[in-house]
Amino acid sequence: MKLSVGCDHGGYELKEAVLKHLDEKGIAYIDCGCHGESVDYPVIAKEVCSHIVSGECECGLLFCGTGIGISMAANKVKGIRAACCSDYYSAKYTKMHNNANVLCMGGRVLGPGAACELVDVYLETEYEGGRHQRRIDMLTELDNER
Ligand SMILES: O=C(CO)[C@H](O)[C@H](O)[C@H](O)COP(=O)(O)O
Repeated sequence: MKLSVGCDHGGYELKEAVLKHLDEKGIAYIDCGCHGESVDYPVIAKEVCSHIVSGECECGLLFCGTGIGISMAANKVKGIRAACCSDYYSAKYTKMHNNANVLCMGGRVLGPGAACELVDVYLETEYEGGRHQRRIDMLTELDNER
């Protein structure tokens, strides 16, 4: 499994904490920045999502101040289902039911311990398929109508 990971300045410290956690777990990733400098979150979201759409990475992690702006940007990219989460249940079910391919978190919302737990449950949870696939197909149709 390989992840694509990125942040704006508001999510930089949390991204670094999560990257350390991924290193400890031996999980491969591409770090799309930023590296602490002020950047506009749509630029980073676009790059991370490009790795997922191309198939180079299985899924992505994005961080901004709230997790919201960068999730809005990611969801503008065709094929991306990004979920902004700050609780364990949502991080689990957005994989299980929505098959989210990007998890977004807020560096001004979450501490590193909570964020790493959300990442773990998101990565470890399997998509259930079944009735959920019908709904995801509808999301794809909405994507195609744009
Ligand atoms: O887009 C956001 C709000 O959902 C992010 O939190 C950004 O990181 C934030 O807007 C950046 O704000 P700043 O005042 O430029 O640091």
